[in-house]
Amino acid sequence: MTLVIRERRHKQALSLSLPKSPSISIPSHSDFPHQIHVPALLTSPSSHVDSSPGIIKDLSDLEKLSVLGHGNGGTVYKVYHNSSRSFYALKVLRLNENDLGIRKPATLEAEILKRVDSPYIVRCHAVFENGYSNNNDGDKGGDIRFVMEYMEGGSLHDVLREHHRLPEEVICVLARRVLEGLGYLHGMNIVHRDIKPSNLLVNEKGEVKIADFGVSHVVEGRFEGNEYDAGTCAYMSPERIDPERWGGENADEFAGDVWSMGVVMLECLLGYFPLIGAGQRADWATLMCAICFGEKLEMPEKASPEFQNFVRRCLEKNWRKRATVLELLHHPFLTPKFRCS
Ligand SMILES: Nc1ncnc2c1ncn2[C@@H]1O[C@H](COP(=O)(O)OP(=O)(O)OP(=O)(O)O)[C@@H](O)[C@H]1O
Repeated sequence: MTLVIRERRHKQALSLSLPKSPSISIPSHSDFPHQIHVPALLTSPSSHVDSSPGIIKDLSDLEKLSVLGHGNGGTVYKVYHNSSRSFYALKVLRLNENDLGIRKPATLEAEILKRVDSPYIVRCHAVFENGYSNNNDGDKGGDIRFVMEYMEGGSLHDVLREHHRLPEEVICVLARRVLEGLGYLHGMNIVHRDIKPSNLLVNEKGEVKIADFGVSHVVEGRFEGNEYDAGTCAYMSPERIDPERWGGENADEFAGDVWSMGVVMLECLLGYFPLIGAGQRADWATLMCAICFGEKLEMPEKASPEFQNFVRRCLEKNWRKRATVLELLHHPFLTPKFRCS
């Protein structure tokens, strides 16, 4: 069953048209021979994406179909909800009484997900927490389960693996959606802290949404200096990696999300992680040097001046000089020239 589903997921590709809201569209650009396809929704005629909130009352109503992916401390399943005849993604995070590193973020992730409601954020329909219980080995364990909007196209990481790199016209749409999502989150004092390709998911319409609030937090005061180990260090800003040198103690945490987004956008154009040389080992020391001390930003010669400036404004090492989300939303890169508005 799982194999059949996976096969269909890859074979039934749907060419993306340009819907009213910004989404990944297909430019007919000779430089970029690959069209971007997003796997179609499994075509049971009656299947649809549920739009009514609070419809999932019980986990036993969900039928597990396949594994969509694994993350830090958990697994994401594709599930089917019989009564609404809809597909969802079920994220199961293991909780262990001894594992404070998982429990605290998982609970916080649930709190954040309950608060957010935006077309630019992957929607959470329900959260179920199973308390600790003794198993046969005497260990205590439990889990927390998030019933999420199912994003048929997988993650931007999957898209990049398949298409290698994306044209500016597509990156522009992507950037606008991520910025709208960040603007919404920051407006609620939520900083994501882990913007990276595997946390940007694509639906069947080609719309990109922000997911995974596992290391996010609500800003209540100043930067909490001992938290710079949360998130994926490759996409972390200099002030999070080396707060002493880059003024991290007083940093505006929202600026860290802008940095991460800039890294992702450049990666989309180049087709590989942009801050270290191709083939270079991405260990902590190499990344740290590249992020905190690297002087030269590899920019493709063919990149438009608008794109180059956009990325440079995101990847400004000094967070005080870095562009804000608002500034970037008005940046010339996000203009009709790129079919972005
Ligand atoms: N709502 C969803 N719809 C479809 N696929 C999803 C959904 N959520 C997650 N996935 C898939 O499951 C994978 C694992 O997601 P998860 O959020 O657990 O971890 P991650 O972001 O990949 O890694 P990490 O936990 O290290 O940040 C994702 O990369 C994606 O491919």
